[in-house]
Amino acid sequence: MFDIYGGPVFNMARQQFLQAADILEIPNDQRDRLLYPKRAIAVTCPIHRDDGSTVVYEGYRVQHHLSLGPSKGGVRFSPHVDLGEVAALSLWMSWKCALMNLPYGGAKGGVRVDPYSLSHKELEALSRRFMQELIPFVGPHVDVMAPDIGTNEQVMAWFMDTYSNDAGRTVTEIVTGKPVSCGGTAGRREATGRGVTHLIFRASEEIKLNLSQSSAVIQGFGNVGSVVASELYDLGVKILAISDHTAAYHDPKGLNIPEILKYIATHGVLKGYSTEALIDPATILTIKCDILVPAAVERVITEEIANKIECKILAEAANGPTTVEADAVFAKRPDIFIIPDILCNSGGVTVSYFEWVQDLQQFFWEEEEVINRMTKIMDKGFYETISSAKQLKTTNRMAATCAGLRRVHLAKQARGLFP
Ligand SMILES: NC(=O)C1=CN([C@@H]2O[C@H](COP(=O)(O)OP(=O)(O)OC[C@H]3O[C@@H](n4cnc5c(N)ncnc54)[C@H](OP(=O)(O)O)[C@@H]3O)[C@@H](O)[C@H]2O)C=CC1
Ligand SMILES: O=C(O)CCC(=O)C(=O)O
Repeated sequence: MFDIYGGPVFNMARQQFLQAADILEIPNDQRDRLLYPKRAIAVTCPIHRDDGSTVVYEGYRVQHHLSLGPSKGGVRFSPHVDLGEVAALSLWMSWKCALMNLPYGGAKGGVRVDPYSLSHKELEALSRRFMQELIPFVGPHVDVMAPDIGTNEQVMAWFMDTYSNDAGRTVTEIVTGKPVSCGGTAGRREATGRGVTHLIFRASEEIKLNLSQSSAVIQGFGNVGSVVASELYDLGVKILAISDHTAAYHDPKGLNIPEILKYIATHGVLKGYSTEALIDPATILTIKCDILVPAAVERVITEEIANKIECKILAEAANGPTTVEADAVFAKRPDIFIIPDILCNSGGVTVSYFEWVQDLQQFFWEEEEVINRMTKIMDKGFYETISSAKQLKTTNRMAATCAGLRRVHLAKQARGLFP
């Protein structure tokens, strides 16, 4: 059924869903409606390149469900985007929003493009065209986009401006993750990484790990990974290794994160920062450390890598970094405390929710209020997850997925979808 949602990433999200549905004993005839997206929109985005040629990019927006409110989720610009990946990410958004009790269904979008291959002008044209194509299908009470891999505050500002030009008035609440200068909230840019760090702190309390004497390895040094690195560094954690798609560095004495952040600010990528600390990026996830943070892409922790990982806390900042086969290995490794993705990186969408609320009310909060409210919501999700994992005798991932799925199921049931 629904063969259009193919590929390994959707398959993985489907398997996780089925495991959770089994735990919750959801009847078979109710599963397809919970699993398959409400709608998937495919668009073609033609732009004029600077050299005068025309090129057409494929784009997607998948809205998984609208049972709890508008759908919500980021848009990624990446050469690896396909419909199956975007659909899988929309499912994870649904469980994430419901786990955190946010009034949203899940959605995700993507354009199959290498954003580094575009000039600033071309990137603006592509961003505007993608939003233009989606105007009939989105809205502040229908579907609200946000940043993800390869997109940022500037892209969100172009999305908002394009939608607003069509509406004939400024509609800040159409996207989140915008610059503060045009309706963004204080603290959204840092929110995902900040939330990851907060839950690493909570996990360290659970396993009695002294953070100021611990070490970390971080894969991915973008919006999320760089903030986690900087926050952990400030807490006294020794950052042993980092990577992006251009380079990976390892220094057993600890990397100088403030210096690397300055390098990134001028060079954009890690390549060229150091020659002595360079390592093979394929080895980064198996470096012995206390805290391992995958903050890049899906499916990087395979069964083989899971067997070799030597960490105490696995903080899944990325969406879907751990395959189902790797999870089976971790189920037999209680030595590793896993903070599953839908919980670990939920600070981003939580603060996006705050941005949407502020835009709807045109009443803006101080950053301190944003952070306090975010950590309160994340703490609730964290403690609910670990106590329900114990109660259900399952993993933290299954406990978190079950909590999200249960809320979506209950909403659909109450609204009359299921008898
Ligand atoms: N932004 C947000 O608010 C949220 C993001 N997430 C998730 O966090 C993850 C990171 O997103 P974000 O930081 O926003 O994205 P960015 O585009 O800002 O950064 C992605 C980072 O990952 C690196 N990367 C990409 N592929 C690889 C690879 N194969 N090996 C090593 N590094 C790689 C990129 O390197 P390079 O720059 O060289 O391409 C970049 O450093 C994603 O899984 C995303 O879905 C989850 C919740 C919210
Ligand atoms: O901020 C948002 O709305 C969504 C962020 C996102 O894409 C994610 O949590 O994976």
